[in-house]
Amino acid sequence: MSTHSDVSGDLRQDDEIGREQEYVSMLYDRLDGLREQAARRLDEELRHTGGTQQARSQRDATVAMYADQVEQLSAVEAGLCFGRLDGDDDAARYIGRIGIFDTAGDYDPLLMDWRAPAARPFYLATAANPQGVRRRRHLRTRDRKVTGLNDEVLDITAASPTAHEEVTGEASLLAALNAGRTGRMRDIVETIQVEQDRIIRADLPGVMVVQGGPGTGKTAVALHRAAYLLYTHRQQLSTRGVLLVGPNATFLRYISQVLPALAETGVLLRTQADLFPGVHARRAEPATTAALKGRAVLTEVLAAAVRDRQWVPAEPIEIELPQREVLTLHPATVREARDRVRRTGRPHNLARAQFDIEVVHALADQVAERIGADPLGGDNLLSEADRAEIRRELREEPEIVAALDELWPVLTPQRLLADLFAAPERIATAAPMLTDDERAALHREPGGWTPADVPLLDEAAELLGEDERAAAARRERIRAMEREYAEGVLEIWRGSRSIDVEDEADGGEILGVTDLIDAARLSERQEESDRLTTAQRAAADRTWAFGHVIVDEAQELSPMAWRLLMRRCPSRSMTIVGDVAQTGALAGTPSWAEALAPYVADRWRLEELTVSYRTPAEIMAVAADVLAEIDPALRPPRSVRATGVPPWDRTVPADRLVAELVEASAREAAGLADGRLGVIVPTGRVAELGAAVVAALPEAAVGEQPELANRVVVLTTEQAKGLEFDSVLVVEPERIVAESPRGHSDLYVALTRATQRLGILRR
Ligand SMILES: Nc1ncnc2c1ncn2[C@@H]1O[C@H](COP(=O)(O)OP(=O)(O)OP(=O)(O)O)[C@@H](O)[C@H]1O
Repeated sequence: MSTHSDVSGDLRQDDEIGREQEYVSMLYDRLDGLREQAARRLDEELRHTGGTQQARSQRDATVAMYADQVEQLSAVEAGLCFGRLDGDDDAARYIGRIGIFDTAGDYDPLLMDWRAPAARPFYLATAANPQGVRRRRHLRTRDRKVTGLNDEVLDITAASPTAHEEVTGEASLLAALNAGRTGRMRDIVETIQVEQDRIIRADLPGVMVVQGGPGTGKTAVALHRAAYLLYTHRQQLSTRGVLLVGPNATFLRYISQVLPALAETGVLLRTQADLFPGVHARRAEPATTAALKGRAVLTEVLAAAVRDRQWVPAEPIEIELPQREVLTLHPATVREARDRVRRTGRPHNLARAQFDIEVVHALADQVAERIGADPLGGDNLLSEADRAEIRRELREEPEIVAALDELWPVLTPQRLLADLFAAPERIATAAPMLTDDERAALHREPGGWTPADVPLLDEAAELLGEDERAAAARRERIRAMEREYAEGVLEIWRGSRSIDVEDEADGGEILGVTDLIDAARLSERQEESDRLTTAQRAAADRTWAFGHVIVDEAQELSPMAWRLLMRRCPSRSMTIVGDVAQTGALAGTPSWAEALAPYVADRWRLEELTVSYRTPAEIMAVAADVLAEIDPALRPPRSVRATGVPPWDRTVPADRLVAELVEASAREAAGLADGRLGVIVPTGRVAELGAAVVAALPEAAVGEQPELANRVVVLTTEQAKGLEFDSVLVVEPERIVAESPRGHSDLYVALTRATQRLGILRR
């Protein structure tokens, strides 16, 4: 067991803090120096214009590099250095968010990046296995000031089996867990636990599933793993990129600050709704329809819908050409052409050219027969060259092109899907395997896309193939992002001016960079050299293959969504985190083996997280009863702490519910020092109850994407997925259960969102 000795005596503690302050101040001086250097170089590079294409291209790469550096060096300001290891040899190593080296001397590490192998004992060393560490010290800082420290002396003689043997840095861990929430997730880099570290640093290849109950740190681990992989496999991943998929936009906002604070900006964060470039899927639909669209059978429906667009007319088609010549296209000719083209196995749009050739060939034969017929009854008089010329001319006839467009139209995925859903007869032809009710559910008028449509659009894009129009649309998206990117670089440049280049501009004599180049011109320069970050390029490209894909709340993904994600990750280097007991989506995953079997058979490994850091024991005991309803064999995670505050549970008359809720919300909010209150309500009542709470507490937020920084947030279970609050009120739990076939899982999610207090209000 490690002995947790707060340094004995205030004086000694002050001395120690004073000494650490000197070191930490030195580190901040170095950080300032590095940032000033990067800002100056960025400024210099942006001032250069002209030169050869190659010189410009090189310069753009350098601009991007310095802009990144300025951003990263600014992001690690808070908590730059948080730990120190003293070895058996008495050498001290400081651990922090980035590595800083003594460039003036022997290049010794002054601060070790937490991801470096030599920093690992900070997370793993225990009294039983001290790994050459004599003392582990956690440093607390605020605004560059050292405000406190906790020491653990790793002394094997004091080792004994206790309940908290597996917890490292206990005092710092508990301080982090008991701190008020802010509405934005914080990183856990100072207190990563042993079972989490093993997952964060696992090898890059292969599919790893991280299963863990609520609050076990799955999201935190996924984000730190992204940062670790980018550090350890920088070369490989900086060209292919890392994608992190989360359940909804509110959740992505909640986690958005974690990676930047770890000096990593290159991870693309996306929801399923945003995984088809150019489509923002915000339309709503019933959960049952979304579930239907998530079923694997939709691959067959879409394939049939594409085949249905390869049309064979029932009657011959007469094509009247301008010279009054009439050609007849017989159904048998079209059928033959279609079947031959289908046998090539090419995607629909890419096969169109072949179809044109086949049909035009047949029509050209008709023309040739007519004009080349030998009046004396001999062989046709036209040469092969004459026939080729006829074919060339026919291919350009607008009437023929129009007929071909009808028989084998080039389609975008959006067109295919919109036409299919808008026409019951098309649905009937494409989906004979569905029931009448299911077919009726698919029918809808065009106008926007739902998140469940996105994997279908992706599937359709595969079946159709990318033609020139799709490529042009992609180029346009990239151009738009390039302009955005250039804005970003100039923004960083503006921010960096306060650091070092202010004095140069004194007196207004010297032109600023923005006098020389604006975002449009910078983006033109970028365009020439195709300079965009990997994440940005990947975001614009549906066919991008990522180097690693991380999926959070992965239990919510439907089979169709898995297909989409697997296409984005042909290397199958993936981290999949989730909890099958929390599955809320009707097409979600009740079993990892089932979800993954079609792609990797049983070649995936399972890691489990067993300790809940969020949910105190008193609240977990209440949630455990609900978990047993989901599956009596399931066990909740072990809570790392108890608060001594039991959850309250009150039943009120139906007509008093709103008033009681408002009162309880006000009371709980008033009891928060600086934290957040989450009010989780049934989906069917969120508008009404949200309005009542907002009317009484103007600081409350409610809506499609409620602002989590507000002190009070009213939301549904679906919205609360992955989030947490200091205090949580769960309203009408029975109704939450009744609202969905996965209602118990929803209630389990709702009950496990609190870090401190839980109240339940029933009627
Ligand atoms: N090692 C740690 N040190 C400090 N805080 C931690 C640690 N591990 C987890 N936490 C905190 O516990 C809380 C829960 O973590 P997280 O949201 O990652 O859990 P989860 O497993 O994804 O939960 P859920 O399944 O309920 O969404 C967060 O506030 C996180 O910062």
